[in-house]
Amino acid sequence: MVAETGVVLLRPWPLALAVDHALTGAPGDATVAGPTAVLVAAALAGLVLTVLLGVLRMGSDRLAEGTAERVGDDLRRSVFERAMTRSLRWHDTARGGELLSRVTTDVGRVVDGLVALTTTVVPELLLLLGVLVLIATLQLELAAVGLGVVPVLVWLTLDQRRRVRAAETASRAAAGRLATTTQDLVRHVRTVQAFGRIDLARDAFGSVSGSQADADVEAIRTASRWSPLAEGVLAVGTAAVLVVGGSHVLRGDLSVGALLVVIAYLRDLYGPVRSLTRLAGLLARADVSAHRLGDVLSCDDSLPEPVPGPVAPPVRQGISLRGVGFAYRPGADVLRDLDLTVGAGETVCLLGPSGAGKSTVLHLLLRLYDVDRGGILIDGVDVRHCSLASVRSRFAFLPQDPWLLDDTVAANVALGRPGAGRDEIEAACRRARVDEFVDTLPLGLDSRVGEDAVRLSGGQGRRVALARAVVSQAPALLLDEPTASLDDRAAREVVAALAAATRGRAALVVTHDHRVADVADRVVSLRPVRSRAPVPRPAPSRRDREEVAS
Ligand SMILES: Nc1ncnc2c1ncn2[C@@H]1O[C@H](COP(=O)(O)OP(=O)(O)OP(=O)(O)O)[C@@H](O)[C@H]1O
Repeated sequence: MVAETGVVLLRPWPLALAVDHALTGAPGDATVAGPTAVLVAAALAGLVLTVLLGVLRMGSDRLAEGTAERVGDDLRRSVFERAMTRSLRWHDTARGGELLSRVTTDVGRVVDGLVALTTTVVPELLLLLGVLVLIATLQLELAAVGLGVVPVLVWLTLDQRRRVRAAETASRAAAGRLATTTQDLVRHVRTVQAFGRIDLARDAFGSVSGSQADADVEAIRTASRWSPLAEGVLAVGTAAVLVVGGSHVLRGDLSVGALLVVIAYLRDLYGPVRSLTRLAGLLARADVSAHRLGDVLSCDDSLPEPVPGPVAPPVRQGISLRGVGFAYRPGADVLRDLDLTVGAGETVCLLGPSGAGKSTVLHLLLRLYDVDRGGILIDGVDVRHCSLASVRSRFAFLPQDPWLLDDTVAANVALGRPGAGRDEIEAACRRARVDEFVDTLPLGLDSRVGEDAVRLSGGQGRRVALARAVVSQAPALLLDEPTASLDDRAAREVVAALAAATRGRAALVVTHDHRVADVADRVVSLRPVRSRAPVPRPAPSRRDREEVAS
């Protein structure tokens, strides 16, 4: 870019040479070779400089844009990784579409800003400096006249930047809402169609799309206001130089060639000023986006863990909750003074009405959230004193809504244990009764399940997720409604599979299904914190029962 700027500064000189020494100079004036040779030399020099400039621009553009794209890639990865490790309390308040819009559009805008900064701002500033020095050496008075307009332009630019920032902030927020709504509607297209509420979806989408368009139009309007004003100011500067410079030429104290060079330099000078001020809008946009990315990157609200973190015990005695209190929102306790123990090798079934906090207990055991009061212990050691990864590695988890990758059945099962062999996957599939339907799939275990497991029934998806928990060698199992959405026969089979899957492990099974309770060693009922009504008695079971007030 420095070389490029040098060539731009040299460019007007062949013209000055031709005008002063071949066209307007006195015959024989300082030229040894004659006017024609000077003209040819000037033309050739102009040609060489132009070609050189083209090559240098190509190189610098490639380098800058390639680098900016790599920076964009790094930035995207960092934002994504940070979002993946941020606390669930943050995710509970954040919106998926908003994050998507930050990872895609905002990173793109920062990349655009970086490209503009490196390919335009830096060379243009260099050029500006070079031109200023050269004009001042040629004719100080002309330089002063030409530069008189620059302070006005600087003031206009700063004012413009402030306005563009405000408009862009509103536009990016609208884009986040649009992404969130689109993602939500597309994800639930089945429900929209089933209820015949395309009109509702259209209205919801139309409203956020319209707000986005309004915010964008306002941002464009704000950005475009600057252009005519700035052009007018620049034209005044050029006209003033022409008049003052022309009078110097008429008086004979400036050559025509020198005046042409000054005017060419002024054009070169105004070019950067013009593009710098135009870029103010683009840079303001990039700045707004950089702040939005900073929101995700800078805040450190991850769960605290000791560094280096001691490894969690191997669940030889069991896991327990001691006097646990927890609320998702301050003042709205979900669990209060909860005591619960699952011994090693014991299967405990957690029953309770909807909303009592059963899934929350599992989330706390996995340390997806930290308890507000009390503690969670593995073999008597508080999980907060162990590394997060080691705590989670002690558990295999089957969530209520198991997440299946858009990959093969085998790959989904293998997610339970990196490096699981084919025979182990097949064995886990047999124990979770996946083998009963997998043969009906076109490629058996190697069939893809589709996005959101659309090619599997709800029950089949749950069995694949159960096989994933089975293949894991974690000493403790946490199962959230393992028989939900299964028909009677499939549910009985899964219950049978559960008995095999939980053998020898500490297992906590959340369920409403009393058949699951039958395979448990102990059944615990959880009462909702605010419920004063008696808890409906669970169906009789051969196992011991206890009731805990959460
Ligand atoms: N992420 C969250 N943010 C705020 N409140 C939440 C969140 N998750 C759950 N809750 C609330 O916490 C309470 C307990 O929820 P939880 O899912 O643990 O109940 P549950 O006993 O598992 O219910 P179900 O049997 O219906 O699955 C509910 O009142 C629920 O509204």
